[in-house]
Amino acid sequence: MRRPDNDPGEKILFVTSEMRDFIKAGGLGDVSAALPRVLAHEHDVRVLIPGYRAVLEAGTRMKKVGATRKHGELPACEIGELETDDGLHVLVVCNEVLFNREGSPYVNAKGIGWPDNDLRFATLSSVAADIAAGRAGLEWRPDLLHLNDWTCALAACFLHWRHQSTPSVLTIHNLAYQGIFPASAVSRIGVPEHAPELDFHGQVSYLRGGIAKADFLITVSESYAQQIVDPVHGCGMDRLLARRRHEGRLVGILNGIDPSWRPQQDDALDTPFSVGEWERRQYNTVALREELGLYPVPGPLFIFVSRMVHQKGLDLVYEAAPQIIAAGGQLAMIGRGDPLFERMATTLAKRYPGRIVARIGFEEGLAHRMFAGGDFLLMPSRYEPCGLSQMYAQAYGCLPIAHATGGLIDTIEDGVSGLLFQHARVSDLRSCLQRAFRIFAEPLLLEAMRGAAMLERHDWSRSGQRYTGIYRQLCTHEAAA
Ligand SMILES: Nc1ncnc2c1ncn2[C@@H]1O[C@H](COP(=O)(O)OP(=O)(O)O[C@H]2O[C@H](CO)[C@@H](O)[C@H](O)[C@H]2O)[C@@H](O)[C@H]1O
Repeated sequence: MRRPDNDPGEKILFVTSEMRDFIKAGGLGDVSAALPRVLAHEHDVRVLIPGYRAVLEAGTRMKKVGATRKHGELPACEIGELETDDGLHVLVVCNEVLFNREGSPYVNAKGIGWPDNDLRFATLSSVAADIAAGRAGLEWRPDLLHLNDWTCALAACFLHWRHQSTPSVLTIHNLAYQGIFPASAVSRIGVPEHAPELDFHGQVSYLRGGIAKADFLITVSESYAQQIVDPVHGCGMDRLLARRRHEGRLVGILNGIDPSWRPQQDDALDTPFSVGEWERRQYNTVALREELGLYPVPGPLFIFVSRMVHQKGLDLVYEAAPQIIAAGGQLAMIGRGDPLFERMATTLAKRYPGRIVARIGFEEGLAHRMFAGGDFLLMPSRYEPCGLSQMYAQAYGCLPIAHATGGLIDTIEDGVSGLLFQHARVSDLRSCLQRAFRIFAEPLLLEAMRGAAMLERHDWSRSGQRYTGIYRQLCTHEAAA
């Protein structure tokens, strides 16, 4: 990690509930792996993550560096520290009962939220505030907390309730996940009896608490930052968000993608390729068809790589799939999530063997090969705070077909680096599919668009600088206060 020689920069604690190095459920895992590494060029960054089994078993030696006390029903925790191969410091909140269990960070094997999620993520948040207060026995104390999503948003409230002055930034990766629990949770997590900042229609919302109390809010694209102050996309929090935006405390900063997404150098591919090496790219399409058991046909291969949840619009793909097949195309899907959407995908695959395939599961390597071999990525998301899959697809010359919403507007130029449709409804998707088939039939146009997509620069450098600017502003202000 490069830093100025004498100046380690502001000390930033980056708090997250997933990180691709250890465990990933979606886009937050990618961002939590990439952004701290970019920020470490300018700042002294530590990541704070729960000690899930996958973290404890990661094989990296962890040493115990601190501990926190019990708060209400929030249990005492040990703090471990480990260092990734490239030198990033990761602090781990260790508590056997809360975190050392098999499976996803958020849900059990049936896809239902862990029943003690209120305690688990209040504990993560409380430990972050303890570290900020210098009460965790660490030799290191952050100048600023960078929180991500509802799972640690409550840290901003703990700072407020405990009269701590450490500034906090909250990045909202997805406003629809709000950390909502019955009002009775308040007595379990040791917060003041009167905590109006958490109140959400008679229940408590950890995300709402963070939105109300963090010093600065960031969401992951400018278009989404504009959309969420509107009742249609505000998930019931639009008025509070509008107020924070009016105060100048809510901005959009587009996510980037990390340099491991390079088709010229990707261990998951048998045939790496660069812009213009379309024959080499075609080998990837042939190999992907073989790997997935799809017939070798001359038509385009559409892919869908996503969590299978309502947000991502798989039901629109389900409706439009017969049109893809009738026109000579094929469809490959990978994802997991809501059983309803998983069933839609498997039903299609059964109906069109050899033409449609569905993989239910999470396979990072296969996702890379799908971007490298697919012709078009389907992304009919109802809303999309930023979206990473479309940027990965572009980097691999697979053209995204997406609903014009949120970060998809900010990253896809219609007719140049992908295709956009205006409304998340099947008629709009169908028209866009017709455009895709026409483009596929014109190799020169297809190659020009592939080239344009691959040359899009979605790296983290500009966005990282904007985060740095915000950190400096908040830390300077705090130092002057
Ligand atoms: N079964 C599977 N196998 C392999 N890989 C899979 C997979 N299912 C999904 N992925 C991968 O997981 C990631 C998903 O990231 P997205 O940003 O597209 O969505 P997500 O909704 O999780 O993230 C939320 O947070 C991110 C980060 O801020 C925002 O970009 C986004 O809009 C917001 O909804 C991508 O890397 C995708 O390729």
